[in-house]
Amino acid sequence: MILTITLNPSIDRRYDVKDFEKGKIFRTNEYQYTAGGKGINVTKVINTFGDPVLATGFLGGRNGTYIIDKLAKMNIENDFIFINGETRSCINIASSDGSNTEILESGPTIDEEELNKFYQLYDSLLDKCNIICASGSLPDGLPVDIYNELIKRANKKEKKFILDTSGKPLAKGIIERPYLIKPNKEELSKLIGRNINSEEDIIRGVKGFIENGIEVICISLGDKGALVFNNGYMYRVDIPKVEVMNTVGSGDSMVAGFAVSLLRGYDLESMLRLSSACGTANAMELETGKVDLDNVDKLINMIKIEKIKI
Ligand SMILES: Nc1ncnc2c1ncn2[C@@H]1O[C@H](COP(=O)(O)OP(=O)(O)O)[C@@H](O)[C@H]1O
Ligand SMILES: O=P(O)(O)OC[C@H]1O[C@](O)(COP(=O)(O)O)[C@@H](O)[C@@H]1O
Repeated sequence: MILTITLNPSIDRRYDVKDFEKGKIFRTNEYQYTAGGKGINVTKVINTFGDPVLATGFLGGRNGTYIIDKLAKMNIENDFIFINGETRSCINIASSDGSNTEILESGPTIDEEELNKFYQLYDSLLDKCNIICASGSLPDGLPVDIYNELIKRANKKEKKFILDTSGKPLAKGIIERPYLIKPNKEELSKLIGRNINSEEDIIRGVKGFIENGIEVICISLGDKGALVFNNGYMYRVDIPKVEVMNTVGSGDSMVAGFAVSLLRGYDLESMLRLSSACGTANAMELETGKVDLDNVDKLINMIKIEKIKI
């Protein structure tokens, strides 16, 4: 079983707007609301593969109930802490030029009692799950090193932990050595406090994390694929060109591919094929956090991987 953690879920509201420009009024009847936030997107993609998944985190208010209803409709098992605050919404304006403009609410405030309840729940869920996957930003009220604490507890029980977050929560989290991290280029740049302009910059940037003992480090590069570091090698993952509909959720879909691969015990190269295919398959869909399994199958065979000793 895979446990996904979404501490700051959201209703993702996508508006399809022709020729979007700032400062103008647009009317559209093409929009979609989905249960989202990074970890919930991961959950939906894992569920599409039919692999066992359980979603946890914090939900509250009418938005929280909306998300629970959506998960129930997809038959997704979940166990969230219900909070006094209201779960956030995130807006994605998808324009006809292929761009995505995102407005991400910061989310509700979690109080100490709610946090303690979550820790208790987490400890009990850990016993049921082999792979733990935590994604996204933190709502107010949570300690900035919460991922650090969650990884420590998972490592004690020898569970593999995937961490996909950014900024301080990522910087703190990696101290406890999650099994796998997946920052994109901007997130890596922020983490190391340096600009990244070349592959060499990326190799130099991840060196410290490799030495620290993080098993798999995936730097995702959007339409340029990914660079992945494991066991003394760098894997350059090249992806095919596709017709892009909406890239929001591609990182989450990639993470879902990693989680499924770890659960199934795939070797590294198969894992990189599946996870990259998931990211690209998501970009081919209008809906955020959705992959078509036929597309994934086709893409898996089109991905090229180069293995380089570092
Ligand atoms: N425009 C795109 N075309 C094809 N595949 C994409 C595109 N954008 C993302 N992907 C796929 O999704 C993966 C993750 O995307 P990326 O944008 O790097 O992550 P994030 O959403 O976390 O910023 C990429 O490595 C790639 O496989
Ligand atoms: O938790 P955060 O970092 O605020 O991000 C939330 C947003 O990230 C997304 O999950 C998309 O993330 P990716 O495009 O990186 O996969 C949206 O669905 C969501 O609204």
